[in-house]
Amino acid sequence: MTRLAARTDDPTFITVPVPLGDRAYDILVGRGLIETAGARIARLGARAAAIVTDEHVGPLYAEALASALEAQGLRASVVTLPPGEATKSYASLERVCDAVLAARIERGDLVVALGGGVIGDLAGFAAAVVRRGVRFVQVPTTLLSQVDSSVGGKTGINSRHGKNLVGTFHQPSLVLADTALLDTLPVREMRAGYAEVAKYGLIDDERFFSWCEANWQGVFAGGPERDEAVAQSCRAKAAVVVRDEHENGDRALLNLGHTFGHALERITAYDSARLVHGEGVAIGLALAFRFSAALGLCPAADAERVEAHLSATGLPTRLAHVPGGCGTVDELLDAMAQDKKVKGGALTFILARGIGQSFIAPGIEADKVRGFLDSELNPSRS
Ligand SMILES: NC(=O)c1ccc[n+]([C@@H]2O[C@H](COP(=O)([O-])OP(=O)(O)OC[C@H]3O[C@@H](n4cnc5c(N)ncnc54)[C@H](O)[C@@H]3O)[C@@H](O)[C@H]2O)c1
Ligand SMILES: O=C(O)C(=O)C[C@@H](O)[C@H](O)[C@H](O)COP(=O)(O)O
Ligand SMILES: [Zn+2]
Repeated sequence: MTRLAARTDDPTFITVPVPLGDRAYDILVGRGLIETAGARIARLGARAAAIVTDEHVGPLYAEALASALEAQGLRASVVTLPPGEATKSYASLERVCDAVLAARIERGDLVVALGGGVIGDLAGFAAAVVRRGVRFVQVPTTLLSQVDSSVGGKTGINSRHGKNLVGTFHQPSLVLADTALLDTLPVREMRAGYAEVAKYGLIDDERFFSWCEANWQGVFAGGPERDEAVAQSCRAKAAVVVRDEHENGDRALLNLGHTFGHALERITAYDSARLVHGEGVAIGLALAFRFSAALGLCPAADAERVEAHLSATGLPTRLAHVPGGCGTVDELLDAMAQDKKVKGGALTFILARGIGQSFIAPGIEADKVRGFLDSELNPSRS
């Protein structure tokens, strides 16, 4: 991945620019950034801000953010939703749109997503459709949302037919990733977010994957490695998004592990108690490498190295690790058939020739996938 240079005009924090023409914005990363959020958001020139958050994050951070915005002369309101993947729903979308309209948010005003990827995707989608588009700011509070979902403008909700099937592209105006907010994040959610960090190394940066193998404990513990992992992940994602904002080509690489992962999320009924997105991605990453090895594309040793690293952090890597079961081969194939990368009825996978050597593989025959899933579900038969 090409690296975007970090700017150093505010040496306290790392700035990663996302140069998308008239939709360009900055991602700021660092400990303590939230204390400057009121002033930074106020600089966008809005008169009012509707903060969207969830019941875990709201009590920790929403009041302070609302007060900071009010101190800058903005009218602030807060809408709080239940936590978890089930909140990315039509019903929540209606709730958020109603709250934003009730708060009289005008086109020049702001929606502020304060939370993880669930809140970011939902609030971003509401911002995209209310009054046919109001601006929004991402204040991501999970590792996953800081390294992935707050960047790049994919917004949306889930459908009973599949993950993120109703949505649009709507870029934020600013992303403020305060890595100190992750100090309150449960370890299960740290691990889930870490799957998306490792993903960037697996896509096209073997050196970053090796760095992850050596430094993941520092990322979890909140050392300087955490800021470095968040900033490097944002640089990697921003570079892809700038090349291919609307996923006509290369951006699909960011979907490594997701064809399997999204199918597992649908099969587990978006029940965060059973499986969260990052866990589905971890299993999906391990499967994508084992599938690549089974097809003779990738050394088996690389697939083993991927699994060893994800397992070392405590992430699941096998279909058998899905609590309550992962369904049958037919159920998995049925769920994968709704993947957004499907073309002419055929599945597209992101496969790999090795660590850091992923590629887009369209037209994968269902029989090959069936054979692979069968061997994963029934290892004794293969
Ligand atoms: N738009 C994109 O490009 C993109 C990229 C990756 C993932 N996603 C989406 O992101 C979602 C997953 O996001 P997530 O992993 O952040 O999950 P999440 O939003 O459900 O947050 C995980 C949990 O952590 C809690 N939490 C959040 N911040 C906290 C904090 N600082 N302290 C304590 N608790 C906190 C939340 O309340 C929730 O219970 C999925 O829906 C996925 O599809 C979108
Ligand atoms: O930003 C992207 O592009 C990604 O694919 C990032 C993924 O980690 C993320 O889960 C995304 O929401 C998946 O997109 P989808 O288009 O497959 O729903
Ligand atoms: Zn993802």
